[in-house]
Amino acid sequence: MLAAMNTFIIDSAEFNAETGEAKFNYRLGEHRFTERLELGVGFDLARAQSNSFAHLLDLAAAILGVSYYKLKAPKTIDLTTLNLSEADQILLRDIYENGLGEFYTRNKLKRFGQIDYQFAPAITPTNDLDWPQQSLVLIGGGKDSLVSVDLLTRANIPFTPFAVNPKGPIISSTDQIEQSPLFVRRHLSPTLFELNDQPGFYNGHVPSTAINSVVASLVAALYGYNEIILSNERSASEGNVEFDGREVNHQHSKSLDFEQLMETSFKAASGGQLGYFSLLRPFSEVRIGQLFARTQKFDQHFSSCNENFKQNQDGPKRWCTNCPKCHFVSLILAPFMEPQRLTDIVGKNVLNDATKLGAFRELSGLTGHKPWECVGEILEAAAALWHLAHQDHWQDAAIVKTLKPELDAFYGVPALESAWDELLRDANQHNVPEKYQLNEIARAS
Ligand SMILES: CC(=O)N[C@H]1[C@@H](OP(=O)(O)OP(=O)(O)OC[C@H]2O[C@@H](n3ccc(=O)[nH]c3=O)[C@H](O)[C@@H]2O)O[C@H](CO)[C@@H](O)[C@@H]1O[C@H](C)C(=O)N[C@@H](C)C(=O)N[C@@H](CCC(=O)O)C(=O)O
Ligand SMILES: Nc1ncnc2c1ncn2[C@@H]1O[C@H](COP(=O)(O)OP(=O)(O)OP(=O)(O)O)[C@@H](O)[C@H]1O
Repeated sequence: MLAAMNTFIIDSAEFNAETGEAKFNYRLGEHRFTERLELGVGFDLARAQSNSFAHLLDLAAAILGVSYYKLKAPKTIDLTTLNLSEADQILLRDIYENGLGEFYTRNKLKRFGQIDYQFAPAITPTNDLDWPQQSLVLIGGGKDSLVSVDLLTRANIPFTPFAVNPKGPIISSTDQIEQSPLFVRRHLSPTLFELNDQPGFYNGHVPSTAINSVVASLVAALYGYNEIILSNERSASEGNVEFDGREVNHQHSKSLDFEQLMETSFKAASGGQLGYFSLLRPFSEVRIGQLFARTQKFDQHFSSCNENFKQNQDGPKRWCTNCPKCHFVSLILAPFMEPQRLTDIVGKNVLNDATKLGAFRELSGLTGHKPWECVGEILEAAAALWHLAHQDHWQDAAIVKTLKPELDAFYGVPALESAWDELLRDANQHNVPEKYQLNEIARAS
């Protein structure tokens, strides 16, 4: 039976234009998996019958496969039934290697450069769709996508909020947005969860942004949108650890390198018309915190805590207050808020909780490695913490007071000072189209 598990097979996808349901089929030895997407109804039938949509369905089949592939992570992947371009092939190698980098690292699996991808000859995609000038803004329920929403709203740029598997904070925050959202429901194969409980199968992290993005591309093709806008910050490009000769990044599919590969695939699939970029790429997390704090509109509706986004639950409350994201987001909002506002948002002033000293030492690079979570750069966390030590209403908070001398000794004052200044400057490395005039909008108070 093990021998039969040495190839992961990705079959072609099916789409029912009447129900709007897409099905993606996979094989691993004797096991069969079907993942379903409910893409809604109300699109023009001709769009569903286009070559461009069929091609993106094949790309989606290949990308959504990561969830099932990881059960055994065999060294051969058979994608011969799929029509994929050269750009898709490059993107897929990146997703199955770097996108699963954390999964390989934590399971001690060496796969970098060792996977045999069996592709059919590359196609040159023929675009037969128009791509109307409309934007989908991906909403994650947290501060980042809401900063994009706020920037676009301030600039009077119309957009449609979009989310995969909306729940909890995604719903409560999209409720605060004037434009009606588009939602897609995603159903993982139940066989995945059955096998997760059995010995001999691996489990771990998957590149969720790659997954949400390719689902967004299906919606763009079906309903007619020419831009997919993400809200990934510049620190998403920093890795966590070295493993098997590569830097491994928990947030790989939020990185700028990944964004460029995905954009190239989408452009190739759409005759150069489907854009894909992150509006927040010029910004540090600290800068995003500063921009978020400008409005209180979302304070009681958003959450950055990933406990909310598990497959089969709604999350106990918006913020668990115990995970690296609850800690980190408190840290980068604090410089721009008084303690009471932050406590009202998160439900607790974690910066005044001495039991969290270990967690903040890790976040700011004083011990261990950057947590496997969506948190900013370690120097960013260190500089934010150090900055708080110079603010009247934060300097006596337990974490701030205890860690200031440790930060001074570890990094030195000049490094922390210049890191803080740099965090508030916008970076030039991004793919934000000129027409968004982002910096000007962001600077306006
Ligand atoms: C919500 C969350 O953070 N989940 C991670 C957690 O999974 P857990 O088992 O605690 O709960 P579930 O999410 O309900 O997952 C149940 C099982 O299903 C598998 N699975 C889930 C989604 C999927 O698309 N494919 C799947 O195979 C999952 O492996 C479980 O067995 O721990 C998992 C293992 O480390 C993580 O894989 C779960 O992460 C979710 C896929 C997820 O959506 N995470 C995002 C919040 C996230 O981490 N985003 C990153 C960006 C990553 C990127 O490269 O894009 C970030 O924001 O930094
Ligand atoms: N369920 C989802 N559906 C669609 N897009 C999503 C979803 N979850 C995340 N995203 C996209 O991925 C980006 C990164 O997710 P992330 O969780 O880091 O951001 P966020 O939720 O906006 O903010 P925060 O960092 O506070 O959690 C989001 O800004 C959004 O563009």
